[in-house]
Amino acid sequence: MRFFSIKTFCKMASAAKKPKLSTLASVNTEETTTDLNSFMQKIQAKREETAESILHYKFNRKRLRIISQEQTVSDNCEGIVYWMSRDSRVQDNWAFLFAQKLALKNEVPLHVCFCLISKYLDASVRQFHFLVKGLEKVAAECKKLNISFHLLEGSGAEALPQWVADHKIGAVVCDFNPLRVPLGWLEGCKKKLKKDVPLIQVDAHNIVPCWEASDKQEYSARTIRNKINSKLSEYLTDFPPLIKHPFTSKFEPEPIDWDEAIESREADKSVGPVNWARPGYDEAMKMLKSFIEKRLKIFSSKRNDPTQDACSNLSPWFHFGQISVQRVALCVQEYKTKHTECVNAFLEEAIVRRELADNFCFYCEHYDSIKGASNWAQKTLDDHRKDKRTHIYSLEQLSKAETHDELWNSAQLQLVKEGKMHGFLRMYWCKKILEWTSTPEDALRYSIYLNDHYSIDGRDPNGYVGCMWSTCGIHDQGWAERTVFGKIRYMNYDGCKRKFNVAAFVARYGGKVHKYTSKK
Ligand SMILES: Cc1cc2nc3c(=O)[nH]c(=O)nc-3n(C[C@H](O)[C@H](O)[C@H](O)COP(=O)(O)OP(=O)(O)OC[C@H]3O[C@@H](n4cnc5c(N)ncnc54)[C@H](O)[C@@H]3O)c2cc1C
Repeated sequence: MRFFSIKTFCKMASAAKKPKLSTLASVNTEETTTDLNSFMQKIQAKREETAESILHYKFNRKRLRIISQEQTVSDNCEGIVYWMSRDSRVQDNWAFLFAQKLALKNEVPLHVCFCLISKYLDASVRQFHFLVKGLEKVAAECKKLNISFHLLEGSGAEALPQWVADHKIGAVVCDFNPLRVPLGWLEGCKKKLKKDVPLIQVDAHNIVPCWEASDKQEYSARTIRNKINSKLSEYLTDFPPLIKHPFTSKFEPEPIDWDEAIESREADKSVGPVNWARPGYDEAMKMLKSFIEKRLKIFSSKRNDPTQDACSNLSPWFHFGQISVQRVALCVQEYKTKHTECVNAFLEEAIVRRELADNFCFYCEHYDSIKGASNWAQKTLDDHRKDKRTHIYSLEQLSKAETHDELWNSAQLQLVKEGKMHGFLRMYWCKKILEWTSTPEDALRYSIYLNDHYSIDGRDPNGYVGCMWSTCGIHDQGWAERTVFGKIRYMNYDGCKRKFNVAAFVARYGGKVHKYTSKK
């Protein structure tokens, strides 16, 4: 593989010619940009209709949980900080809004801190680029709103407590992430923060806060659906605006070199940014607008066909919280009368399925391990542990798309080149990894690695649940027993041929049939 600097990548990404075929890279949001501003202005008007500011809005306190012992903000504090992590956006962010509410009430400046770590799981430069360039836009927007943005080096547990003490901050408001590493930062921050500083977590990612949707690990979409849908009238509400903050910070934030912030990460530079998905709220809005105008109407009938352009393609921005799913749901549901089936199908995916994934990761500590599977699934995989595999591939062979199956290889190439694989093929791709590796443990490890390393939306509860669903039947039921899979649901090439034009997909991504050589 060739190695490029970030700057070269950015240039390459913007200079790349658009292919004629409807690949992800050709998802065209350009033609809608002329009236993008009016689309965004209408949304801002709705916020302003909802309330003048968060101070004039009854914040639903079920969206938050107080992590610290301390519950009150000290009278002589000099600011409030929003510790931004999973939700890197300014508007439509309940955590940011709650932080502003505290700052307005206490008549103090409002700050945002993002704590950037040098390495995160299997993330490559592709994901750090998307994150950091998105943050650059957040910082610019904050500046306009008289809110200081600080980029701290190190995790929230390492960098934040001292910064809070140094600047006499009265409260830390953070967003919510059910995954192990960010929960560790939260725990570390709680331990190191001064005892008189409240630490408050707000679920700014889910529409129904994860702890309100259910107090236990749910069995499947069937068991959580009604719990979520019955609470939407309470939580699927409009947002008030985050306003220009009236209290100015007494100190300036440290200047930030954004390119250097990307360059200095310990991340694979050979996996760089992609052309079709550019970071930031404005880019997310373009994608949303193009979805509503062009793709929503075919979402229910065509979303499982990888040769069609029917999906929202919003998952990169959802993952980094650069757009709020709640905002997207509000916009999409305006089309309920016109495209009822499509709107319902989209809300099922974006709300029920997505929030089910957060539920799983929040309540199951083994969310990325076979140990997290149900007993029946663990038993059936064990019963078939010694079954003869027709092919066994190494991680390297999989990574390079060198299997005997040109459809699988094409899906892998889509992932590597475009940073996102079509949702239907993600299932096929992952199930074949189970079929073609020595153990279910290897299969799960490889699929999570590949998904986390190449996919912009990887390292997400949806990704862990997707891999667990495919490999060990999470949120699924037992099926007719067969070799290797046992009772885990099986998928095959012929099934794909019945669903869509496999040859067209293969032609598009150029996956070749590779001669099988076992490299166990
Ligand atoms: C093996 C495997 C790995 C996956 N890895 C990821 C991942 O890393 N990140 C990720 O966001 N999704 C992942 N998914 C779930 C799903 O495939 C993607 O969310 C979807 O393809 C994203 O494309 P989109 O935004 O165009 O989705 P759309 O079809 O437009 O759906 C809108 C949104 O609904 C949510 N959604 C859709 N399908 C699912 C689902 N099955 N489970 C949970 N939420 C869903 C997503 O937030 C998505 O952005 C994975 C699924 C599998 C089977």
